[in-house]
Amino acid sequence: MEAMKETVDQNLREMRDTFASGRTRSVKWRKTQLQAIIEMVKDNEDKMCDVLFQDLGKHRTEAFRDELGFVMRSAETALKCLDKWVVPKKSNLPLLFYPATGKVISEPYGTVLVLSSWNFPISLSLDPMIGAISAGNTVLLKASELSPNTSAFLAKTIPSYLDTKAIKVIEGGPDVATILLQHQWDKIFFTGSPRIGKIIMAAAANHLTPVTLELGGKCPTIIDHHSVSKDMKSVVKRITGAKWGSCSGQACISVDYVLVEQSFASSLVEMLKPVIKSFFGENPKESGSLARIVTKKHFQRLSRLLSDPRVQASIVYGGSMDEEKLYVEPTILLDPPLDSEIMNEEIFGPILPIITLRDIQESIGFIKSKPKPLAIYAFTKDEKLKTRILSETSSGSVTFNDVMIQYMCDALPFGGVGESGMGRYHGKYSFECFSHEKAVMEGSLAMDLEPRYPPWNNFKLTFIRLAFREAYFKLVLLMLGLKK
Ligand SMILES: NC(=O)c1ccc[n+]([C@@H]2O[C@H](COP(=O)([O-])OP(=O)(O)OC[C@H]3O[C@@H](n4cnc5c(N)ncnc54)[C@H](O)[C@@H]3O)[C@@H](O)[C@H]2O)c1
Repeated sequence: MEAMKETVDQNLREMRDTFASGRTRSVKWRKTQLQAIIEMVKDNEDKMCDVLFQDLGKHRTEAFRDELGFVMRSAETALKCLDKWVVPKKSNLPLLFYPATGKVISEPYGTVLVLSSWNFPISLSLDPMIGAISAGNTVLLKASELSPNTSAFLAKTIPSYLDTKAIKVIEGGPDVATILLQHQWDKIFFTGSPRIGKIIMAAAANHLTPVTLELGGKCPTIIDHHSVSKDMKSVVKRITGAKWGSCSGQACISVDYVLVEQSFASSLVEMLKPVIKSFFGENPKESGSLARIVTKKHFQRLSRLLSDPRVQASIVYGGSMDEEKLYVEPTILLDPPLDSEIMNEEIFGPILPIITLRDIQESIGFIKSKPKPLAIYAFTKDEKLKTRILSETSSGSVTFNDVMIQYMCDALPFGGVGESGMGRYHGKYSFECFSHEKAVMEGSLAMDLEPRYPPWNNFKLTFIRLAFREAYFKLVLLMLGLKK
């Protein structure tokens, strides 16, 4: 670990020197790096798909949709929009400040630390990097040790494409992260669990470093079957795709559980079964389209969640497991006990609890009784229910009549609130996430207003009162001695 400390010190020194040289502030440098990320993904598509398969058993198509394609689009958007993003924003100052002018300049924070998680190890590593580079920072990435092939690939390949004095990759687990966190950074961007998020924030507090925490939690999905009965085929396909078709449910924005009215629950189960089969075949273990559980430890965690006899009794579909193959069958639970672990911990796996309510309106109270989720999904055409969801609950995002798609839409900010995180990124929000918005005011020495200065008197007090209200006419009268 002494050697690692020395490596981190040396990397940081080099990154700080590079930032101080001003190189990373140039738009040309930023564009070159963004273009290099696109080239890197294009040149290495096969290798990236291979490491994602080795680490997570992801099908090539899923890997391209959720990681490679996503990253290339993100870099292309940044390339296309960067000239616009970097332009200082002119502020229209009130007449009161005349003839001063104002603007807001986006300046890079400096040296940024990115810590990413294993479930989308390419996109969750490169997408924050794209934001940090767009904003003109130097970046150090530490990907997750739980996706070791991808982490090694990134550590080996990034230096062949990007500016090695400004962009660094270090491999390692919590011990390396701990060393990194002992140093002072200008910004920390973390993707991971709320538990580790607290450690990150505590370490950042030592240096008053700003943090973005992209955390997880349990994302509820409301199905208001009354209003979407005609579209139920699409509803069921979307839920199946989200729960099992993206890293086997090991996704922060996956459907964690579904809320439905009691009368509809068994129909929903019957509708889910054939869709699961149509996606993953009669024997999903042999399906090439179902990612596997990342590690034995995570497999055992899911196994423990299912081992509660009360949870076992709630299984209405699936439930089989194979530790050797790190396989958990797509599984549906009907009304597992609300005090069970599976209903209080983020599931992060291919298990879908369906929770029944007497009336779908009760879903609002149910969600409000839990920590603020990263996403709320609601299949409904009932405008009143939509309004209640938006006004009575809090979450990172709300998506009506779809699932997970909000993540792909870089016109919308992505991030959590409360236990699901803080800060946001994607598209121009990524640029903002890694920029300090510096206020710049250009004053004028051409005139001076005496009421700004002591000695104080009633005239000056009246002047200040009127100035705060921007009561210009009265101010003129006061100055002319026509108002007391
Ligand atoms: N909001 C999002 O965009 C998003 C995306 C993916 C995953 N997640 C969340 O991430 C979690 C799963 O990912 P994970 O298992 O990789 O999370 P994690 O919190 O265990 O690890 C995340 C990162 O933190 C590092 N780390 C682990 N222990 C540490 C310690 N003691 N000190 C400092 N750093 C440490 C890891 O090496 C890794 O790089 C889930 O909660 C999921 O919802 C959120």
